[in-house]
Amino acid sequence: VNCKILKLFSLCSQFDEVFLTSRDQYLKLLENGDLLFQQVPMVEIDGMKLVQTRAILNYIAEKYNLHGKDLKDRAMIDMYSEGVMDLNEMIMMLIMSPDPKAKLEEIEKKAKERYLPVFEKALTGPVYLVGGKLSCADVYLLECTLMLEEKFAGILKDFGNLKSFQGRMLQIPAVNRFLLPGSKRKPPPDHKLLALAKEVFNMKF
Ligand SMILES: N[C@@H](CCC(=O)N[C@@H](CS)C(=O)NCC(=O)O)C(=O)O
Repeated sequence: VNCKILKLFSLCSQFDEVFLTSRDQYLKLLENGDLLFQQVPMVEIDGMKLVQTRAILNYIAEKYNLHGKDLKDRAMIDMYSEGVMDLNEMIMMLIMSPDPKAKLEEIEKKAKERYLPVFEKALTGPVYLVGGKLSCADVYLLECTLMLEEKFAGILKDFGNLKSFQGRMLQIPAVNRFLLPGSKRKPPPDHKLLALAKEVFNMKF
């Protein structure tokens, strides 16, 4: 989820990232009243402290004209975005699964049979998913294809339009910079990160 915000931001403007590494840091944010629902991510922008991932993403997308030219384009962009996010979330949550192998198989099947065919079809001809121009849905989709390839090498081999789309997106200079080693892009969550999150948020599971 966070990665999406980072990617969208990277595309749009310069930003500084603060990554929580201790419970004290989190408690300080709470003390300052910075977190509306006592949760992160939080983005400081235009004099606001925005929380709730989708609210943050929508604000950035609107601000930088990545949310379609009219209401109908926006509805399509939102549908594609939500589909991508459902798939992304499954991958992100893999680390919490009691049976990661079975979960991985389920994700691969759903990706190949439910999600990727939709995007493959949408990209037959058009360069971008909606309205002939770059939108936030394209950015989320690119990220999703990269995450999928990290887990399932060669998964795009039967999805030629998606592979070409990925190639085109990677040529956008800001996207390209974001994917270079040493950028703000995060590796997939691992058990170390999970342990840190439990400590920072005092989670019991
Ligand atoms: N609906 C929120 C969920 C955010 C969320 O669950 N944040 C977690 C960290 S990833 C958190 O702050 N947990 C602390 C808590 O809930 O006490 C969003 O989309 O931003």
